[in-house]
Amino acid sequence: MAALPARAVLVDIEGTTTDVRFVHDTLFSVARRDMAAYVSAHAGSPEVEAARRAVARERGESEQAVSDGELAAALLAWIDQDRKETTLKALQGKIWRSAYESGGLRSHVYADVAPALRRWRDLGVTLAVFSSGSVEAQELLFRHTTAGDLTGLFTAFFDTTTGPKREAGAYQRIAEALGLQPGEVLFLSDIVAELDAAAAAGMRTAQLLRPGTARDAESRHAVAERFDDIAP
Ligand SMILES: CSCCC(=O)C(=O)COP(=O)(O)O
Ligand SMILES: [Mg+2]
Repeated sequence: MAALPARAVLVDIEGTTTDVRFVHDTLFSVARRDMAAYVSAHAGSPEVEAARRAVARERGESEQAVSDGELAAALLAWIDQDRKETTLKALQGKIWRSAYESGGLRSHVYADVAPALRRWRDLGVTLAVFSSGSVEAQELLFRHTTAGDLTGLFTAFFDTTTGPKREAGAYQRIAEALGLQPGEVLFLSDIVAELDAAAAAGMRTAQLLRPGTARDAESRHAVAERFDDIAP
């Protein structure tokens, strides 16, 4: 870890703050269950039409050729492939809102996360999130955790509208948005390719080895099993 303390910690969600199984088994299941109904009830909305354009573009067809049923089926296939497509992520956020707000859904956050975030915040460290999930989905997840509302701990939320997580440019833009040099930001993620991109932008990095994440012998990033093992 570098000698000077980091001024900001940027956290990934799936596999870092939150169990991968919660995202795949619970959140993605809700999205699968409700996608077709959402698409037909909100056809014409900016989010549904953006997804229709993305599906049509991929198929080399016009948007008019993609019916609501075909759109929903294509989006379900993207969920199964774990595609981090921005328009799919925006729709998932919309679908999850009602599951959280009227379906009683509560999100998983590892027990070490909230105490560490509070400790770092009290030391003056800026906290931010960078996930493939939309900003709406991120805020919902941290508002409705089993440990209570954690949204107030974070200064900023970033999604793939800032750039793909495996490209250095996204991390440069995030540092700029935080008003910091990349070297003043510590990025925490379970995915080595994301950490490589952050390091290429000049950020400090550490890989979370949560249950189910294997250590990569090729990786040169610092590793930690829990947030308690990290000193920003
Ligand atoms: C923001 S909650 C949903 C997470 C999600 O949809 C996802 O794809 C997880 O991506 P991450 O970048 O957090 O690994
Ligand atoms: Mg992750």
